[in-house]
Amino acid sequence: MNPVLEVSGLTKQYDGFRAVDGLTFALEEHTATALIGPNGSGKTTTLSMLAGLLRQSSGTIRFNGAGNDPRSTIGFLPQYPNFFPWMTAMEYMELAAGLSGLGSREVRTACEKTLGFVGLGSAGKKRLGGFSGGMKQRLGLAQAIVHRPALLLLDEPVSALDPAGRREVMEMLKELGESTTILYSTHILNDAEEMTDQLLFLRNGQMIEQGPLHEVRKKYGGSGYRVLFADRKAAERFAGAAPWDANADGQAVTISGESVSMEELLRFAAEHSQGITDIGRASIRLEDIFMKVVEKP
Ligand SMILES: Nc1ncnc2c1ncn2[C@@H]1O[C@H](COP(=O)(O)OP(=O)(O)OP(=O)(O)O)[C@@H](O)[C@H]1O
Repeated sequence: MNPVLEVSGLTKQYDGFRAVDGLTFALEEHTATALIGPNGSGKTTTLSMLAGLLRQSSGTIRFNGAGNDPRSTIGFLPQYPNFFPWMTAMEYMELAAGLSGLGSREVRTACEKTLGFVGLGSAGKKRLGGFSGGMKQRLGLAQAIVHRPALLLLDEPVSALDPAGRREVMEMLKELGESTTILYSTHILNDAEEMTDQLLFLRNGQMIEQGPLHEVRKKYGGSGYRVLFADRKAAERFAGAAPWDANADGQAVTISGESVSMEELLRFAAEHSQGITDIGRASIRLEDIFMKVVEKP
């Protein structure tokens, strides 16, 4: 266990209203954590406090390994990054790199490399006023990672992107995640599913669920298998003959992973193979967990 960030009792109080209420969590090195919750649950407020843009009302934030200036340790992408339209992408990157503490000798190379990494290698001389929403989002990510921070805080990094752009940025984040600790907020749960080690669920500023994704999954539905059939009748026949808990739903049969091993399932399936088109593991989707958690009393 090697936490990069430790947060305890983090609270933000506005007049008579707690936007963030007593959050306690830690981020382990080189893990990706998704900060999830309905609109207004306190995600942006939390990230802004961690990034040092907003002062907490109470609670502590500890960056391990950070020197006097955490800006060299943290990279931050705000939900709505602002850009000067008259600047070129390279000028903007150089400004960001300087503010993050990169030495003047490394700035140019780091900026070129990072623009290339986010797919803006040929846009360095272009003015930001002409950038599309997707290009701005990539540039926002580029400024957050130019100094290779140990901790990356991202507020909705993919919500402004089209599906192809989302996939590309998610792939970039996966690559960065090998050497960086990432905390990101998102409403795009299908994408989050692929690159999340830990989940933090907020509702009304409070943490209502947290833990490793596989544990939260287990708690809210576990995992199992899904067998697909050519038609509904074949699915019903299979479910009826199965010696364990098997539920037929249309052309699919779901089986709890706790009642049977994959080996046993395959043996049974070989003997009852009529109409089977596919067999695979199935686990509860993050979107379903989200609905269960936010509706919790
Ligand atoms: N400066 C402020 N003064 C008073 N209330 C505020 C202030 N900033 C945010 N809030 C309130 O704090 C709550 C949390 O807002 P926050 O933006 O952190 O939520 P969020 O989870 O990021 O929402 P979204 O998913 O819509 O981006 C909201 O009810 C918001 O109205």
